[in-house]
Amino acid sequence: MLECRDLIFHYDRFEPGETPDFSFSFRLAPGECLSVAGPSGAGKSTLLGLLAGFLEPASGSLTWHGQDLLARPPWERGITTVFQEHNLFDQLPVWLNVGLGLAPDMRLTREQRARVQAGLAEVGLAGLHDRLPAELSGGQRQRVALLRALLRASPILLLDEPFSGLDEVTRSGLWDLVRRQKAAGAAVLLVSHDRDDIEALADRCARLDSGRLDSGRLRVDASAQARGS
Ligand SMILES: Nc1ncnc2c1ncn2[C@@H]1O[C@H](COP(=O)(O)OP(=O)(O)OP(=O)(O)O)[C@@H](O)[C@H]1O
Repeated sequence: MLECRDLIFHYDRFEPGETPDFSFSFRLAPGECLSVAGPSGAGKSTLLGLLAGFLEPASGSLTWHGQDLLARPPWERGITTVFQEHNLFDQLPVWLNVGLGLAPDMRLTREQRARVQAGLAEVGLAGLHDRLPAELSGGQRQRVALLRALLRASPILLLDEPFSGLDEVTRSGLWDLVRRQKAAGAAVLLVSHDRDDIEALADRCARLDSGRLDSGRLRVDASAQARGS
C-alpha cells in the first residue's frame, strides 16, 4: 500500500499566501489506479514531484508497505514517472532508450535486447529501433517512454497525462500495457482530465482543488467505483 499522509509543501521563494499551501493525503493499493484531475495550477505536478522525490515536503509521511519513502532519494523509491513529454535521452537510439528500463547501465544481455525488440513490436515501433528521439513523432516518442517505464516494472507508476495527443488505436494499445502493469501489482497514479483514459484505467478518481487532495474528500466517480478494482 502506498500511503501519503498529510504531506505538506510550500514553494520556498514565496511568502505564505502568495502560492497555495499544498496538503496531500491518500492511499493507493498495489494493482490499483487512482486518477487525479484538477484545474491548472491546482498542484498536480507538485504532488508528483513530492512523490517522486524531486520536491521535499515540510512535514507528513509517505510510505510503501510501511517503509518510509521520504528518507530515500528518487532512484531508490521504486517509482517511475512518465511525463507528457521530455522523457527520452536525445542522443540515444530508441532501443537503448527503452533498454534503460531493463539495464540502467546500458549493458543489455541478449535476452534483454530480445525483450526490448518484442516490446517495440508490441507498441508498433518495430522498424524504428535505431532512430533517435528527434526522428520520431510525438506519439511515437511517448510510446517509447511508456514502454521503458513499463519494462522497468516499478511497483509504483506515476503517469502525467501520458496519452494526450495520441490517436485512439495507439492510446488503447498503451492502456493495455498499463493494465498489464496493474495486473502485475503496480500501484498507478494517473494525472489526467481525459474521460476515456480515466474510464479505461482508473479504479478511483480524485479531484485536486486549491492544493488539497485528501482521501476524506475524495470525489469518487460513480462509474469507476461500480467497476471496482
Ligand atoms: N517552482 C515553483 N515555484 C513557485 N511556485 C510554483 C512552482 N511551480 C509551481 N508553482 C505554483 O504552484 C501551483 C501548482 O503548480 P503545479 O505545476 O503543481 O500545478 P498543476 O496542477 O500541475 O498545473 P497544470 O495543470 O497547469 O500543469 C501553481 O500556482 C504554480 O504557479
